[in-house]
Amino acid sequence: MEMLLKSIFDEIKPMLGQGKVADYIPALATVNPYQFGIAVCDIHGNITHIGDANVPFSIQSISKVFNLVLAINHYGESMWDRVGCEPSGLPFNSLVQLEYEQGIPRNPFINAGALVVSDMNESRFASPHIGMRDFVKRLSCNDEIIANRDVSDSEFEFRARNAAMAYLMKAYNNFENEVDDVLHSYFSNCAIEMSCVDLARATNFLANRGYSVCANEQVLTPSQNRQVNALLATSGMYDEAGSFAFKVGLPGKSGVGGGIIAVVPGRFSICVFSPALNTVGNSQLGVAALTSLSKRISWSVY
Ligand SMILES: NC(=O)CC[C@H](N)C(=O)O
Repeated sequence: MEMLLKSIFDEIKPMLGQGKVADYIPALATVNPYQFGIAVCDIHGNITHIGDANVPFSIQSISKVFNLVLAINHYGESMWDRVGCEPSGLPFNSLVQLEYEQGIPRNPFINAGALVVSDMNESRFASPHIGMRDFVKRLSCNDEIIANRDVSDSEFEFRARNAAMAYLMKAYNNFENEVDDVLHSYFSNCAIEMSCVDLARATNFLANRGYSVCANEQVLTPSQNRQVNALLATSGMYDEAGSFAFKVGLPGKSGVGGGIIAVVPGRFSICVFSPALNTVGNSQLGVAALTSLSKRISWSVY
């Protein structure tokens, strides 16, 4: 595995500088784009990593996975009345489908869907962002994880688009709490900072039938775990989900902080990080690294 990661690192290094760091969140615009790391965690919890794999970065939309798991734990099947499980084929922050489909977002990984899921967690947790932080600390065996206040404040200041989605859903009776309260929790979750090593550990349950070795905890039942992996495979990469399935063939989730997690069911969880993004908002080098990884060893689930 070490040799494999090293040869991917050598292949990707010359591409550093391609893509563009997310600048619609001002606090993320200053991140150094010349960073690249990979961590792979096997189902016994052993980690192999290379490059900037211990550098904490903004997990952004990868938080939607943990957010969803917390909601599934509290609501079970009933949550699917309020959010769908179809790919959207549209950008993560698109509003257009939401009105056509009467305020029921297509899936929990587009922003509208994650906001409904955050609304559910807002109704169940006294302090949802603390519940979330405790959860990722347990799953990654790292007590030092924090949320970056500058990033969440910056996102709250420029919240208009996410607020518009939430209000539209409120108009359709699919939003229970105050919009600004839910946005605070949602942005605080997106602003959590974790490294590739932390995220490979924290998402390892997805590769291990819902069981987290680190936390020594059954996080999801095996059948719920299969459902989450199916959603990741169909919707985790937004409007690049199809070509990611085609090129990489693994359930995956990206964030505009430049991280991507991917799951090799029954074997490994992977996290790659490189902050410069392609045009759909996924890490340019992250997708390239996972494509190369999957090409070299046939990890595709298809
Ligand atoms: N794709 C992402 O990572 C987007 C998350 C970001 N916090 C937003 O709401 O716009």
